[in-house]
Amino acid sequence: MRSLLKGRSAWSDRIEVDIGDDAAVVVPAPERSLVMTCDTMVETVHFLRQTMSCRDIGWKLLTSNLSDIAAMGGTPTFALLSIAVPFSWQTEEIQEIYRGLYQCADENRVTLVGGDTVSTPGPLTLSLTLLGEVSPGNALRRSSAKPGDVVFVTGTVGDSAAGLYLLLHHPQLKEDFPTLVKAHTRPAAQVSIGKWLAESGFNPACDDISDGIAGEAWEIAEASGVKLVIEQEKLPLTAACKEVAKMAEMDPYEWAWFGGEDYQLIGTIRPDGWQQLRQAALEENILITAIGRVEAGEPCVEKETAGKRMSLQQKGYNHFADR
Ligand SMILES: Nc1ncnc2c1ncn2[C@@H]1O[C@H](COP(=O)(O)OP(=O)(O)OP(=O)(O)O)[C@@H](O)[C@H]1O
Ligand SMILES: Cc1ncc(C[n+]2csc(CCOP(=O)(O)O)c2C)c(N)n1
Ligand SMILES: [Mg+2]
Ligand SMILES: [Mg+2]
Ligand SMILES: [Mg+2]
Repeated sequence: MRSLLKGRSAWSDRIEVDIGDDAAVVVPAPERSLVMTCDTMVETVHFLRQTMSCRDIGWKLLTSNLSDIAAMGGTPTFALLSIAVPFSWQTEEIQEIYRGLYQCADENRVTLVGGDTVSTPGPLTLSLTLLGEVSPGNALRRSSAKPGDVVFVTGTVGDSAAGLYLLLHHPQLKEDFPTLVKAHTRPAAQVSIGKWLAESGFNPACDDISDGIAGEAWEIAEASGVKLVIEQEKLPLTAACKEVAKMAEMDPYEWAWFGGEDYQLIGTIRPDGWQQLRQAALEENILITAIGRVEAGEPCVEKETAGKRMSLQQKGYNHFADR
């Protein structure tokens, strides 16, 4: 299994000691702050064999971490992968997970510098630690939202939950909705928009959407001590998501608000900053949508629909909901 790690292209010339010793050693970039994050994927919780291929698992594990670096405005650099493998998984399957991970790493100029490999009587468990860097003082926080800010979201929301629904309940329709399946199995993190936000000078607030836009909006509201008002009709939903929701007799907005795993960014920025952000996203061909505004008041999130305002449920994906 360890032979998988040999002969990889390094995206950095700052690696002093590579994979193979007791730990990796890298030279810190001068005048840069270090960003550090860790996210885990567990078979049955985050994927089933029927929902994700081995390559998808590796790809999505790195994306979920890249998304947190993006939400901080960082540039990803080095990764460490810890993997606990049950005996029911074949070496070739683990190799495929690495292939997916390396594909995503190469697209994002990330170098795997180490990790750990163990056996387990439990389900396949993968935990990735990702490092990144940002200009000192420029990291994006959840606590920077101010009254008068525009609330924005990148990309579309709800597609991953719609894709998961298809994979679980109507796998025979996979080919009919490739964008939804891809949103669930091969999501891409919004690293370049995160970097733009951090260097913009506007001190925007930012969070990435792993547990659902409702939960992340609440996190910004509470961290910043402000009220976020989001217009439901402005949420960017795809026609494919709406079509599958109709078939499932589901409300597509439920998937958008509470589904999660979109790995888009939600943030807030001053109105003049919003104009510049919109232009920057347009130039990079990235969809970005203004979905609401920040008001002074008790920390909360309100949803506005057909001109009526109501409190938005503070819920998202919760690993311990049944405890
Ligand atoms: N077990 C833990 N020990 C120490 N810090 C933790 C632990 N779990 C989470 N954190 C820290 O808490 C903060 C929020 O983590 P959390 O995992 O909730 O956010 P996230 O990664 O954005 O969301 P998600 O895990 O749903 O993708 C981060 O700073 C994270 O490093
Ligand atoms: C088989 C299967 N069932 C359910 C889900 C949905 N799901 C699992 S974890 C999670 C939140 C993000 O994870 P985390 O909070 O750990 O970052 C979501 C929305 C799935 N992907 N696969
Ligand atoms: Mg996390
Ligand atoms: Mg996050
Ligand atoms: Mg979560």
